[in-house]
Amino acid sequence: MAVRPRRSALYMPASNPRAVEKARALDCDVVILDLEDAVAPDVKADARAAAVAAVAAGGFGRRELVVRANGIDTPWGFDDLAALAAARPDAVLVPKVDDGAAVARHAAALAGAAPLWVMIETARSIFRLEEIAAALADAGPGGGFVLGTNDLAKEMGARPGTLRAPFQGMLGMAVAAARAHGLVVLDGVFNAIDDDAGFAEQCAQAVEFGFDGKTLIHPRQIAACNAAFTPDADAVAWARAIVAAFADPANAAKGAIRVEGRMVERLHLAQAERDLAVAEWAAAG
Ligand SMILES: CC(C)(COP(=O)(O)OP(=O)(O)OC[C@H]1O[C@@H](n2cnc3c(N)ncnc32)[C@H](O)[C@@H]1OP(=O)(O)O)[C@@H](O)C(=O)NCCC(=O)NCCSC(=O)C[C@H](O)C(=O)O
Ligand SMILES: [Mg+2]
Repeated sequence: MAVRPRRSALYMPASNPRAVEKARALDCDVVILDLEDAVAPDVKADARAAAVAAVAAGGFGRRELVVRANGIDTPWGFDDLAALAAARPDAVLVPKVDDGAAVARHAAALAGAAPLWVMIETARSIFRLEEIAAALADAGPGGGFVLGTNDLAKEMGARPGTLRAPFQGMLGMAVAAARAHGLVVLDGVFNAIDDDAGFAEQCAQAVEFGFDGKTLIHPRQIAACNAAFTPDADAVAWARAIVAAFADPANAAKGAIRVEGRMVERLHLAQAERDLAVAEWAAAG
């Protein structure tokens, strides 16, 4: 099983050369160069050129490099997608997608040059999660969902606290839709940069929901996010015990076995192998 951990995905404005340079040495798994909300209208073209140059220059090591374009219906979106189709980052993220038709239009503009990720951040998209996920799977391999909880709060008029009561059903449904179609799924950002306790609490909630990782806005958030999404020593020991038990020839023909007093099935073996792969990735970092 090939596992590509995406525990931490750090956004930065593509128009901020200092941040982009710093990202080449930060311990995040994904770097997202933003052309959308973090970039002012009068510097959109410069930011696009900077993102294309950053993709061409490389130097991001094992970090995945994703560029968030402007939506195709904005004055910049089509040119962004054309430039990114030529530049070929590891994925292109597009904002404010409402339905499967919008996914298809962005995918057509990208013409298969890079995996397509979409922001789940409009009220309409919540009622079409499965349709959007299916359209992404149709568009090609490596598709993904990224939650945009700031825009969602704005559209809904919601005031979510740290544990985001207004969103909880939607977060779970987004993860389920993504998993149903084999997509990457990343949680939204936590705006209170200096609130370490609140951030840790929200990361733990994101792990509970089954997200692959969380999107971040500041380097200060990376270490805690990686820690939350990396299996701890107990989880690693438990995963090793499961793998060892199923590797025992005495259990070769069994679907369910007893390990350290607990019932374990082969579905737990897949989870254990994933946990070990993430732990190995973290250790190699
Ligand atoms: C939020 C910020 C504007 C804060 O900036 P600032 O106060 O200037 O940061 P610091 O002084 O604390 O910075 C310390 C050093 O760290 C570097 N830095 C800061 N942020 C980043 C970053 N994101 N990536 C890389 N490096 C970063 C600074 O350059 C300093 O370095 P040094 O010079 O060596 O001291 C700022 O953090 C920021 O711009 N964050 C990202 C904003 C962004 O991209 N927003 C768009 C995505 S979020 C979103 O839209 C969510 C979604 O769509 C939704 O709807 O929810
Ligand atoms: Mg947004």
